[in-house]
Amino acid sequence: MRLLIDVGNTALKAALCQQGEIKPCDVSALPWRQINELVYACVGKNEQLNGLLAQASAFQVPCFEAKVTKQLSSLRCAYQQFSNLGIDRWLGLIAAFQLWPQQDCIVIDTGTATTIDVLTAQGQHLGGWILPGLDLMTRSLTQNTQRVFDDANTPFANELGVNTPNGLKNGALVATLGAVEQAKLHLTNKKPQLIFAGGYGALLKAQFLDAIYDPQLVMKGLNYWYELSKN
Ligand SMILES: CC(C)(COP(=O)(O)O)[C@@H](O)C(=O)NCCC(=O)O
Ligand SMILES: [K+]
Repeated sequence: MRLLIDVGNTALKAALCQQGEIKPCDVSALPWRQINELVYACVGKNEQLNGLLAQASAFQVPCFEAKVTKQLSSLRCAYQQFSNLGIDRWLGLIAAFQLWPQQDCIVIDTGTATTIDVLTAQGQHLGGWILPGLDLMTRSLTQNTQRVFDDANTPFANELGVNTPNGLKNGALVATLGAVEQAKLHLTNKKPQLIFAGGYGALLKAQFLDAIYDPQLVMKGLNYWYELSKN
């Protein structure tokens, strides 16, 4: 059994992979005796991760950290300084490349930040953007203005705002949707596969026809990274 760990800036996510099946798991009750290896990706410092790595060594479980490379199989990174690309973005690209081969894809991962990455059918990462996540956008305004306030019960909607919480939340949503539309302009194919992941992935996916929401996208990418890198 393989333990997969994805450490973002907000949350540590864990999953167990067995016969190719990836299932989210709770790190407080891990079946260490059945775990053969621990594969992890880390964009932020995380004490919890250090604890897990210590437990892994106590159980003699080998640990492997995913890193961005210039190329992996025929997937090529857009960044000259490829090590500066967020590993979660690279893993999302690896998953898209493996799951939607020979297709133009746009990968949108909505976590602390929202990242948007454009991938051609030939496996060339064209680059992308980093936006504040939806909560970061709304919090940055409520915390830095006198009169803009939020309301936890107000949903994000793709509509004009007719009160302050509407204007705030819908503004964050449409700004993010607009960035996805802009990303499409960088592909000749006008119907790329849109793939959403992360905290607000389902909400964003619902705004587009034929889009995919895969909450395990980064975990799948982490697993593919290990499979492709170990050979
Ligand atoms: C943009 C990110 C913080 C997103 O991470 P997350 O929202 O998952 O915490 C992460 O991809 C990152 O640290 N990127 C490094 C800069 C770059 O990708 O160019
Ligand atoms: K993330």
